[in-house]
Amino acid sequence: MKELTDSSAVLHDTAVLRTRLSEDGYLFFRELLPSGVVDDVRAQIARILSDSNWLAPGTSADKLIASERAVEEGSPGFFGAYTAIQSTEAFHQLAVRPELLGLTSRLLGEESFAHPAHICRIAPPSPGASPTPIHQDYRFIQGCIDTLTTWLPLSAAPPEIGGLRVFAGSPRLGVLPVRAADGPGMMRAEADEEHPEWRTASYRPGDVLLFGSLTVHGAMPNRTRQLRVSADFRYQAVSAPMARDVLGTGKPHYHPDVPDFPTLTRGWASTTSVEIPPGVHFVDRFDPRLDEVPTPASRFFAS
Ligand SMILES: O=C(O)CCC(=O)C(=O)O
Ligand SMILES: [Fe+2]
Repeated sequence: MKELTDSSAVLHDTAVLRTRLSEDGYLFFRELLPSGVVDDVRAQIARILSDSNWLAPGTSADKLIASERAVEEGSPGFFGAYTAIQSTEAFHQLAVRPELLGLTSRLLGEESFAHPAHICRIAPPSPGASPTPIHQDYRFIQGCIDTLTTWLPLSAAPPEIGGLRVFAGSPRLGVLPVRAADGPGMMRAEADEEHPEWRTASYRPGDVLLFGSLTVHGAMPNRTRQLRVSADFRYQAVSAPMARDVLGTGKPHYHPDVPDFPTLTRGWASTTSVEIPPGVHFVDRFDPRLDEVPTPASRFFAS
């Protein structure tokens, strides 16, 4: 598979970044975040995984070798460990790092904020667990088309551990039809899995992959014995609409299997990392499996 293009050298050139994002559908930055900050979050998550017996007995927390108890997200046995991860303040603070808010604000051309549903992925080895099928985030996130996703490896992710791959140029395909599939999200976009423009990298903590809501992407199978740990966050302009959740707005990922923020944030120093700024307006959700979803106009992608 082709390599992702590293845009670190043009990090401060917003015009070049916008052009790359519209043409390729993604931006990749090596070491955008201090690796020490990411390592600290991983250490806190590793502690939770160890205390939940998700790590093989006798292996070090660094290696994250999976035990039999490590399960795919959403399965029975998942929510104890995941709730503890979701109550980890340092994990949520990653999402509102100035490097990420600054980058997304520059790209959007106005102030951005992070959706509070910050996602942590703990991907067990395949074939026991299925990798995230290829998809476009727009069907899941909705609201406005110009929502940007960042994907961050929290542990080293060489291709064999099944990190993210993106289909460069795919935003020009518009909102694609979907079929039911196994793995996180449970639906697969109708796109060419073998296209030569699929790209990935051997990721390291501190690296950041950013993409648009129409960019087709998915995870690769985890062919190691280790857990793959990563984070994904969503950013939008304060002036743009956000999709209302069925049970309210700005809830945690997997709420209500994961308790709401008043419980998760007990004892935190600050809850601003999980708050939606005042003035954001909300729109209803559509059924994400609908065949015909019109492609709204984007400030980045002409369709
Ligand atoms: O990490 C994964 O397996 C899926 C991530 C993803 O789909 C995303 O970041 O939008
Ligand atoms: Fe996604």
